[in-house]
Amino acid sequence: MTPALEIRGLTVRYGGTTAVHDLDLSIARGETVALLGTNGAGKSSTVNAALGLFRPSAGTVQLLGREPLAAVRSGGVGAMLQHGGLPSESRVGEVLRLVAGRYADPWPLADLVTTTGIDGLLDRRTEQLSGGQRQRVLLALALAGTPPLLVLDEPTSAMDVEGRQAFWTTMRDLADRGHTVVFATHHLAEADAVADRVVVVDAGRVVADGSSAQIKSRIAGRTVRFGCTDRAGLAELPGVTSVRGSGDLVELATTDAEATLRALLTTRDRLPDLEVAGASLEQAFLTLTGGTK
Ligand SMILES: Nc1ncnc2c1ncn2[C@@H]1O[C@H](COP(=O)(O)OP(=O)(O)OP(=O)(O)O)[C@@H](O)[C@H]1O
Repeated sequence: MTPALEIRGLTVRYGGTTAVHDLDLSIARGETVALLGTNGAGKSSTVNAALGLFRPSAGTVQLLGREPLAAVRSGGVGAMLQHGGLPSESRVGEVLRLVAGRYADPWPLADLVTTTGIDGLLDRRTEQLSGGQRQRVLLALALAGTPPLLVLDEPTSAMDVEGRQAFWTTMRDLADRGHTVVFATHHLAEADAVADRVVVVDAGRVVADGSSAQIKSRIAGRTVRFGCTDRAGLAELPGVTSVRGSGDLVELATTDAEATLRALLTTRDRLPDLEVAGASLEQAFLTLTGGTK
């Protein structure tokens, strides 16, 4: 079967700025993939070019084996963009019915409304929606044609915690039903919890691609935390690569937690609140993108 999304050699330039450099990305049908990156990493440029919203400076994109615009027009792709708009002076229900009416196989309206949590909003005028409500309505519009591929650019940025949880439950249900979900996000916890594959983009290039466990394992070390006010000598302990922390809590990044702990125990009587943890996706992300952690 052709991939859901196939990007080859994508380069996006805006005047003198190269936002995406020769990027390759292939996403199989049924995958749930998070595109993770800092502000300006090139996520939106990649997503927008993939959807055929502009012609890239170089490279090719295929969605479901077709040219992007043909795939979008056929109803195969549902998209939720960062600056997606809703027609003004319309009611949510009207817009939804209008869009659903364009598709041969629309998502049954009552189920769509429940799935996206927009019960009670159908009679609301679009300009009266809160940011989070708007995002839910935009999701309902993206899903209206029952698209096999969903492309979402920071879909939960305006949602509260409860809204986010409901949203990701919906996404997991869709993935279970075989839909492909590709989403750009800054929320590492969401990528960790929802995506079965995480693609880290930095300065327009893919710097890591794998399950969140694989990406975390690229940060070979562990973190040793404990309560401590005297940090003298900690940076020289075996295995320690950095010493951080705030207040009375210190956090040592180490490539050899056992050696670090042995040395600590010979020099200190007490290690209150001791914790040893694997790298978080956030640490991996910051390391991969040249962050400071
Ligand atoms: N229309 C534009 N004109 C000029 N430069 C742009 C334009 N859109 C994006 N850029 C630049 O391209 C780079 C990549 O931007 P892009 O929006 O793709 O990143 P992003 O990863 O989606 O960021 P964010 O997380 O902040 O949305 C940035 O340096 C940005 O300033």
